[in-house]
Amino acid sequence: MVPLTLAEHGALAKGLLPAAIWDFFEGGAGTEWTRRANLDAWRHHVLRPRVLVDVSAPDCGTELLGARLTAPFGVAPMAYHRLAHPEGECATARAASEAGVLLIVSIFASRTLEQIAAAAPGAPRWLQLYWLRDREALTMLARRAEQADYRALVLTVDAPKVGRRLRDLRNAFALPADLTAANLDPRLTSSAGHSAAGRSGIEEHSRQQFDPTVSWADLAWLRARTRLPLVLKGVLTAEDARLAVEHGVDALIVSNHGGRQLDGVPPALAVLPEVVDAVPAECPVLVDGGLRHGSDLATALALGARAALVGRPVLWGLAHGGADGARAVLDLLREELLDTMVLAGRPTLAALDRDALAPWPPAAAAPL
Ligand SMILES: Cc1cc2nc3c(=O)[nH]c(=O)nc-3n(C[C@H](O)[C@H](O)[C@H](O)COP(=O)(O)O)c2cc1C
Ligand SMILES: CC(C)CC(=O)C(=O)O
Repeated sequence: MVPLTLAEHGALAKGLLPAAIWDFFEGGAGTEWTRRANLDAWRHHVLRPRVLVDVSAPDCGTELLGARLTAPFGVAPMAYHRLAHPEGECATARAASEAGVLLIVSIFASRTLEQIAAAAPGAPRWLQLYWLRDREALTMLARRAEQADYRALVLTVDAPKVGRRLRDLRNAFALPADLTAANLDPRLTSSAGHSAAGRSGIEEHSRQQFDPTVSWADLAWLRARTRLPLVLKGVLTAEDARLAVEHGVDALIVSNHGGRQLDGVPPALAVLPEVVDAVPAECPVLVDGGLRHGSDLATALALGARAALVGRPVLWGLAHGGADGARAVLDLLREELLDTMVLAGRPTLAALDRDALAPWPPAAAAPL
């Protein structure tokens, strides 16, 4: 079966992956209300199509922090791609490069930063960091990222600890013995291979390594150690967006971590407009969580996102088809976006503005 939707890519992957790995990829925190809300959020908007517009040459190409992209999206940072495919992040990097979209590599990548860069020379990629207790390790990662031509550092700020993921607890999820965080000292993450009482292996090693004391004042420390732009991932309020700009952050990713951290927070899409309105136009705002169709991407752009990120569907493609599978997912999203732009009579990204959307269901008319 050639998958015609991202959901069909998911079905293929689910049929192939061990259940505990599928659950690690798919699961959220707590009741998974936020994970489900991410998927539903798109349905609270409908497109307002315009007609009799020349749509013969739709164009969704864009530029993001100086990088040219064929479409305004990228691959969200996700740990351990080798759980999906033996080539891991090297395959994902080839897929993103061939599709012409951004790749954000996780600090918990299962291939080295240098291997990933060599798999797709010249392609736009950023490195995501968690704030580790070991600042020397952070400094080294920032340096290696610069040397291997990563174009920005993304600091994920929604994870002072890992959320309580019940699927992983029930499965006593731990990494296979041959799989490690390839860019960190193996002693830092060795506990990911064991689940401890009441904690998954992932929760165990992050509990030991994440620094929960970090605060706004610490950003200056990181800035002083890199010339790369700094992006914050995991901002969900206008207050924090304003603080980020005051602290010199170059871009924001509105995200609830795919519903994997604090269960009960709103879908990122719902708070995107308040964040966009809180920051100057020069500060690009990205969004992720639950994006499963090119028309979702159109909705995110119309609400003011400069680009969006897609997470789990890329792992689905990777799991069933390696680099080709991941590429098929990314190409499908771009084709669906272009289709949406043509059929909505909005063939440029500029035409995908707030006017392109209406709330759904429509607000009830006021009684006379
Ligand atoms: C398996 C998996 C691993 C993830 N690992 C990371 C990570 O290492 N760093 C991070 O900032 N976010 C991580 N995320 C969150 C994603 O970057 C992203 O916010 C989320 O997956 C987007 O939602 P979507 O999967 O519904 O598209 C992970 C998500 C998944 C599914
Ligand atoms: C190793 C984990 C902490 C990676 C992550 O952020 C996630 O699984 O959501």
